[in-house]
Order: sequence, then structure tokens, then C-alpha cells
Amino acid sequence: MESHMQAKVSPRRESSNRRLHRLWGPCVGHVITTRFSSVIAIIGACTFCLVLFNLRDTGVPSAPVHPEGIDGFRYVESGRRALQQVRAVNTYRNDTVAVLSTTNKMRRTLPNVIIIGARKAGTRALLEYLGIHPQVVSASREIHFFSDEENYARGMRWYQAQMPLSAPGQLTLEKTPNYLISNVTPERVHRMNSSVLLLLTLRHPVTRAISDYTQILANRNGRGQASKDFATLALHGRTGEVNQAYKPVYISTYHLHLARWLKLFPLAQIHIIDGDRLITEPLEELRAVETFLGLEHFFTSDTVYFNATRGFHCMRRPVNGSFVDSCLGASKGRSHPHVEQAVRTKLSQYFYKHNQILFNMIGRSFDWT
Ligand SMILES: Nc1ncnc2c1ncn2[C@@H]1O[C@H](COP(=O)(O)OS(=O)(=O)O)[C@@H](OP(=O)(O)O)[C@H]1O
Repeated sequence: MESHMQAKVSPRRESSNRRLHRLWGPCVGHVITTRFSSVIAIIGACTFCLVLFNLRDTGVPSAPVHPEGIDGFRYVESGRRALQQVRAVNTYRNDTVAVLSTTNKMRRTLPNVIIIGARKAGTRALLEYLGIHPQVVSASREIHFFSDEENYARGMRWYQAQMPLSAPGQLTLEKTPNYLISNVTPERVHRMNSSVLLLLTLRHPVTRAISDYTQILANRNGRGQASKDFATLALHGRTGEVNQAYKPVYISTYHLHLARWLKLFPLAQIHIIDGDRLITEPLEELRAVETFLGLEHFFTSDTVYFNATRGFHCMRRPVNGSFVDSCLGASKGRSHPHVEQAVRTKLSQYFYKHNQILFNMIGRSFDWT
């Protein structure tokens, strides 16, 4: 066969082949001596190029690829593109650390979205609303992983095991309002996943502080402990000045806490929800959250509706193919104790300058007069 094919080679080509043979050695010369060998050489060269192409450094691991075809992306800090890439990275990372459950394709993943606070600003309502979205699963209880030393010492596997099962493509959501004010949490969250998406609900600082006090009061009453009134705790008795160290006041000084997060996370990665509007206009706030998370629009007045008996919005939760009405428990939406207008004014004046710092920080303002 080989000698037959060689017989068809022209004398001119034969002499050039002999030159090549002399130059590149017997091996190369032999390969290109015949047309058949040339075709083999071209195929070989193409295969070699393909291998080189696949081995190139793309900056992201080449496997595993997300079942929906989403591969890892580099995170670029700019607007919408950044968020799209953040989502892709989240999906990718969670797939790589997924603990496969016994249920086919369902798994527990580390959260790709965290509600970091603020306490008493509607975090539970936000979690429960998002929990009925088909593309979201949420951990029902507060995990306190990053902010609690004992829990943090249990490790990332433990944290992951606290998450609900999710299908590929679903986001996993956790909420622990204490994360906002915890000094150690931003750095720990960042170490877990620098691309995690953060949700932060903010409420009028005075209303939030009174709501916080109401919660503490209810807990103390439940334990049979006596309590001072709000004004006594929030203002210094002798001077009448605001007691900045009183925790409900301190928590409402939002910029102090957010500044720690912004040292590590770009603002584009933190979506701020107006907690007051979440009470009155939840659909608008939820639609903005859907857009931020890249979810399909699911919430309508059918799924989130005002319940006149409850005095708050409630939701229709999908259960076994039908919808079940569901409102938050009695610990949400408690009536607040009376606080004198003079005390409210004093606090509003105190918060004014802090609010301005916050508004500059986030490029957005709230009507917190
Ligand atoms: N739909 C609906 N139903 C009931 N309550 C609602 C709802 N949406 C927002 N809120 C407001 O949420 C406030 C409680 O905030 P949190 O869930 O963040 O509290 S907690 O920190 O988890 O204890 C709670 O504050 P208070 O009214 O002071 O109790 C509510 O006003």
C-alpha cells in the first residue's frame, strides 16, 4: 500500500521530499511523503491544537460544569453584569460543595443569599415571602452561624447541613438579623463566598428601636421580669440626651454596621429593602428583590394579599398542588407601648445626622422624618 502510493508521487515532489527528509530527519520526511500521511498529519495537528485549547488557563476550574450549562465566571465589580456573574459563581460554587441528599438531584447547599438584618425591620416577612417563590428555598430558623462562636466552631459542613434541600437552579436563603451588627460576621461570610448576595431590610430607626424594645419587653414579661419604660432606657435620665449605648438605639444607627460590610462587599451585592414599605406595599419591594436576585416574577396580589383580620399582608403558600393561606405569628406586628412625642422627636433628631451618613453611603434616602 505504502509503495503503491509512493509510486504516484511526481519527481519534483520526490526531490523536495528528499530535501525535507535530510533536513527534518527520516521520521518527518516519511510522514509527509504521501498524501495519506499528509491527511493524518493534519488531523494530528488539529487534535494537538484542541488539546492545547482545552488545557489553557481560563481562571476558573474546568469541572464540574453546572447541570444547566452555567460554568464559573470571574467576578467583575460593575453593575448588572457583576450581579449576573455573581449569580453564576454562586451556582457554580454551590454545586461544587453540594452534599447530595438521598433524594435524586436534591441537595443541601451553602446559602447563596443571606438576609443579614436588621432585627425588627421585617426580616421574617421577607424570608417567608421569598420562601414561597418556586426558585428559592429558605432555612426556616435563624442559624446564627457566623455570629455565634460555638456554632462557627462546628464548621462549614454543619452550616450546610442546616440548609433545606434544593433542586439545581434554586437559590438557598438564610436569615440571621444579628449578622448586621456582628463585628466578625462580614469577614467570615466573605471567606465562605465573596460573591454571596446580601439582603438588608431597614426601617425607620425610631420605630425599629421601639419595636425592638417591645420584643425585649415581651420576653422579659414572659420570664416574669420587671422592665423600665422605653424613655428611661433610650434617654439618659439626668441630661435627657440619647443613650447611644442602649442596644435598640445602637442597632438603628445603621451606617455603623453597614460600613463593616462595605469594606468587603461592593454595594451592588447588597440589596436594601424598605422595611416600612414591606409592611404597606410588599409586592413592590418583593418585585425589586426578584429583579436583584435574577428571579422570575412570581409575586402577585394572588400570592401576597392584605388580610384585614390580621392587619398585615399574608401569603398563599403552595402545598401539595394547592395554596394555603399563611400569616406570620403573633410575635410579628405586636402593638407598641405608648412613647411620648417628645421622646420620639429627640430620637429622630439624634438619628438625623446618622441617617445622612447612611444615605450618602448607599446613594439612596428614606423618608425617616
Ligand atoms: N406581613 C407581615 N406580617 C407581620 N409583620 C410584618 C409583616 N411585614 C412586616 N412586618 C413587620 O416585621 C416586624 C418584625 O421584624 P422581624 O421579622 O425582622 O423581627 S425579628 O428580628 O425577626 O424578631 C414586625 O414589627 P412589629 O410590628 O414591631 O412587631 C412587623 O411590623
